[in-house]
Amino acid sequence: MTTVGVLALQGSFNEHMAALRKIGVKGVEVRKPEQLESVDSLIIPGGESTTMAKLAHYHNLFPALREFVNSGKPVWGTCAGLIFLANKAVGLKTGGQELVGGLNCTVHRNFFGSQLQSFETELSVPKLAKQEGGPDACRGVFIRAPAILEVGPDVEILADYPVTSDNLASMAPSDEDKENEMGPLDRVIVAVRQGNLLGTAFHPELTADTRWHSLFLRMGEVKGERSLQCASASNSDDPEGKGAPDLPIFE
Ligand SMILES: NC(=O)CC[C@H](N)C(=O)O
Repeated sequence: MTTVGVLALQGSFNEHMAALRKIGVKGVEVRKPEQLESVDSLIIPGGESTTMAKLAHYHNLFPALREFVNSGKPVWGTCAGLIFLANKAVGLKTGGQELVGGLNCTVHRNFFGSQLQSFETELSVPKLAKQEGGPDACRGVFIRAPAILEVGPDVEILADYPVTSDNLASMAPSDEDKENEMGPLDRVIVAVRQGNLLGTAFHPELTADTRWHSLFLRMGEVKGERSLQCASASNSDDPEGKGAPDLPIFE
């Protein structure tokens, strides 16, 4: 049985552990570099990326995290975790922060503004639905969320989101990264896949929809490791996703 590591320094690692339990998968909290040796894939959760980077540095995790990403094992970054995986991040705190890198994209750390500008929305996710079944949309919980401003040619876009005057209003006037460097954007990217790497700017682990977790597990299956029976079983009694509304859960 596959073992999924969840980086457990800070942020929403408990919620990812709960989502994995729900689909019958063993999650292991990872706090030390050597623990990465015994997991098959890794989730880097949301939280606060600057703080998480300081903790990762303190625990000497960066070299092992980079090695893990380069090994080709699946790694999924949600929100702050997405920032960790990006090759380039803008809108950082003064002094910057260390990144793991590997994902060929530029991320804006707080694109959608402060905690107060957090929001929930329906995202169109036809590629996710095609692979995992269920509806063509998923609930996106954006908490002080980053956004991907541009991606390299090897990156597949799984979801994007329109930039409206509302979310532009949340831009700090001094925020030159969004305006000058990138030019005006009418959409930003909020979910991507590049080979063994998955990145989401929102928090699937805070909803009842387990399809992002099962997609991630499927990425590790290419090597023929695990049957997704338990994951698909959890969706099979509601293949159209018409049952209970997909409200956020905080288990
Ligand atoms: N919910 C989140 O993970 C927020 C991430 C936050 N923007 C950061 O800088 O890390």
